Amino acid sequence: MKKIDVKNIVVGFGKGGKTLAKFLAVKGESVVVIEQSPRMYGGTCINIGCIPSKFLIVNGEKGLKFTEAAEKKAMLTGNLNLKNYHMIADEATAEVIDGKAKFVSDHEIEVMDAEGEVIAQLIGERIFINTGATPVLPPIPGLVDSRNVVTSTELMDLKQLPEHLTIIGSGYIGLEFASMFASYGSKVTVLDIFDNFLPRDDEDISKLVRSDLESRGIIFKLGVKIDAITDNSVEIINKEGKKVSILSDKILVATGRKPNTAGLGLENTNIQLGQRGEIVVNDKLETTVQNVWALGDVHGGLQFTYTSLDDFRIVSNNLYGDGKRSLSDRKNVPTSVFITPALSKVGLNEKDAKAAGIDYRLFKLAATAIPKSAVLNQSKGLLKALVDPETDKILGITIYAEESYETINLISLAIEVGLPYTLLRDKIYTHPTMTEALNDLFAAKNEVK
Ligand SMILES: Cc1cc2nc3c(=O)[nH]c(=O)nc-3n(C[C@H](O)[C@H](O)[C@H](O)COP(=O)(O)OP(=O)(O)OC[C@H]3O[C@@H](n4cnc5c(N)ncnc54)[C@H](O)[C@@H]3O)c2cc1C
Ligand SMILES: NC(=O)c1ccc[n+]([C@@H]2O[C@H](COP(=O)([O-])OP(=O)(O)OC[C@H]3O[C@@H](n4cnc5c(N)ncnc54)[C@H](O)[C@@H]3O)[C@@H](O)[C@H]2O)c1
Repeated sequence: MKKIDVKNIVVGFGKGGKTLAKFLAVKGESVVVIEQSPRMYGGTCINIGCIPSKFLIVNGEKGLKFTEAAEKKAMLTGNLNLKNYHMIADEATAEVIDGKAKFVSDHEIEVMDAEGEVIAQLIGERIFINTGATPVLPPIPGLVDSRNVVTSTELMDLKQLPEHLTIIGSGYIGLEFASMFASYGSKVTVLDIFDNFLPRDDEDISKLVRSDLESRGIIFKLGVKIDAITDNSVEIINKEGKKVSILSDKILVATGRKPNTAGLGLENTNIQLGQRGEIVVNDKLETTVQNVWALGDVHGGLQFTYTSLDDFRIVSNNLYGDGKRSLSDRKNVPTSVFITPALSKVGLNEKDAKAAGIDYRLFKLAATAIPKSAVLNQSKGLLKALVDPETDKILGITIYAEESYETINLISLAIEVGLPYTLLRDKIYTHPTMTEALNDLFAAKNEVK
């Protein structure tokens, strides 16, 4: 058995951890990355998350057959996985160890193989926990026994397109997969315990998103109780109290993802956990044990690849930079739900501003007014921006339109540096692009008084 004394241990090959491992190895420091599954070199995003799901979404819209797209997706993730492995393993001072890590004390870790046999013992001067999140499986009778219940990981690995796909959960994964599988031709039904669709969005936006998804054949049954699941159906009690059976050949559970700390042996350490099993960290991502940090989904904040990457920036800045970065200076994080068209947001919407009693000017533009919408053959959508009446600075924007996942990054920057909306209104943009909609959105005629 290997016994290793090392300066840096990264537990989990996620976004923040792998970027940090590379950074430390390039500095010539010894680094060991422990990853429980060779399929996961490079973490969730490239293997089972963002990249494969967006590849399938884009190719579904292009009209590719599901089986063909799934094959190409497997090739893409295989290549990325290998590239990520070599990015770390080829560094002279770095090593990747295959196996499941378990803490035995604050700075000691055992690595077990698939049979539970201990294959390595490590002592790390610094330890970085980057074990991600796992799907929450709600306690619905029959859910764990049904042969057709899947998570997003298994659904993307299917060889055959499901005819009737039922999705439990109308959050990020639920909506993106509903949109994706509707494009490939599945009959999709989305269920949620809450009646309130896209509860954090303004009502005009959420109504529009829902009716656009419905116009593509997606059925929503919201505010329902899921009574039981069998191999080929989901039994619900609808809002009227009636029992309804939904025929399903695959059932996707998309009811959230929880910090992945089970089995990590944290009970053998002084690393504190919060109520949802998340690792408690301070503003600099330090855990309650000195020289042990947590990065990414596992510390219970926002669950995005780009926030995990920003966790790397915080940790590396505090180790080797000016020490000024922290979680609390992370503001105006943009988000995109990759439905068709995409729903992107940064800063405040009307709902947030009203709740906080913040005064605002409102600008609104239908996506159909944007010339590029016609070029893309996708005129659905709505843009809404809030501006501070005193300073002219942008308070926030919601863009439900094609390519909003690109435009939103520009607005995020504008908010960050405090640009007045007039600058975006009067700027020269290339044509025809979705970004040039900002010329129109902020025009006086589009202010809602
Ligand atoms: C279907 C889907 C689509 C998504 N789409 C997007 C998107 O479009 N954009 C976006 O920004 N985010 C998206 N996300 C979320 C994003 O993937 C995650 O927030 C991000 O990957 C989390 O990265 P991380 O650094 O926390 O760790 P992860 O990348 O999750 O890596 C954790 C690693 O730790 C390993 N591990 C766990 N326990 C152990 C252990 N005990 N020992 C050894 N190894 C261990 C795991 O195998 C895994 O490889 C999506 C997620 C899913 C599931
Ligand atoms: N485009 C992106 O950036 C992207 C894409 C996919 C996933 N993600 C990340 O992954 C995370 C997890 O995604 P998710 O969709 O699983 O979670 P989510 O939190 O976005 O949505 C979960 C949904 O499940 C519903 N729900 C919970 N329990 C239920 C039950 N028992 N029965 C019916 N419905 C129930 C909730 O009301 C909610 O609508 C997201 O929060 C996001 O951070 C991001």
